[in-house]
Amino acid sequence: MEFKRFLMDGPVEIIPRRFGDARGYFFESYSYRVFAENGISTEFVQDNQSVSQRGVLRGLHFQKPPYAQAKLVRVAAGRALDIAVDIRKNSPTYGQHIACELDAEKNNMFFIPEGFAHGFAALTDNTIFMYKCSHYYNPAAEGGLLWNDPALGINWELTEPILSPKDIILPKLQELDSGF
Ligand SMILES: Cc1cn([C@H]2C[C@H](O)[C@@H](COP(=O)(O)OP(=O)(O)O[C@H]3O[C@H](C)C(=O)[C@H](O)[C@H]3O)O2)c(=O)[nH]c1=O
Repeated sequence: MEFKRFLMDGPVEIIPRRFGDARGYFFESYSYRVFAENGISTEFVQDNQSVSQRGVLRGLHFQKPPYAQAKLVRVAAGRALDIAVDIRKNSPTYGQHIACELDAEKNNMFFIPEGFAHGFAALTDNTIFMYKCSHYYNPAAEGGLLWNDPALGINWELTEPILSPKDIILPKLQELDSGF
């Protein structure tokens, strides 16, 4: 596995080693030991999966402390543009984002630490999005950030995304009270 860190204590792209043969291929999608040896000792407690058609945008979401979630995300089918926004008030990169294109053909993964709002745009139909979370779902602790807040400057590669009613009315960065 190759680990590419974007920021100190920030998101990390992980590219697993793939073993191909005449039948197809195999790769380890997660190993606590290998991740801990590479500085990610997060313990995950919940796995999620969503399926989206091309043009769906889910996010930007987070859970407030003490229910904050670190996430390890990947796509099992399709491609997605994944975005992590730094919402740690005292961070020198507050409000900045890291983008990572997830591709089921590359099997790449993206680790998003606590303190980052997370979202993705599905770039293909039948994008199967799978992710591990470090805290259980707690709807009372849910927070969000408006996907197209000009202050974030995110290029989602989509013109008219398909959003949930909840995501359309999320606050802008200047209104955010994230708790981080
Ligand atoms: C997140 C979650 C949701 N749900 C239920 C609640 C709703 O009835 C339904 C759909 O939830 P929601 O519209 O919040 O799903 P997404 O918009 O895909 O939300 C996710 O999108 C972005 C990409 C994230 O990073 C978060 O993990 C998560 O917020 O699933 C659960 O039962 N458990 C859960 O952990």
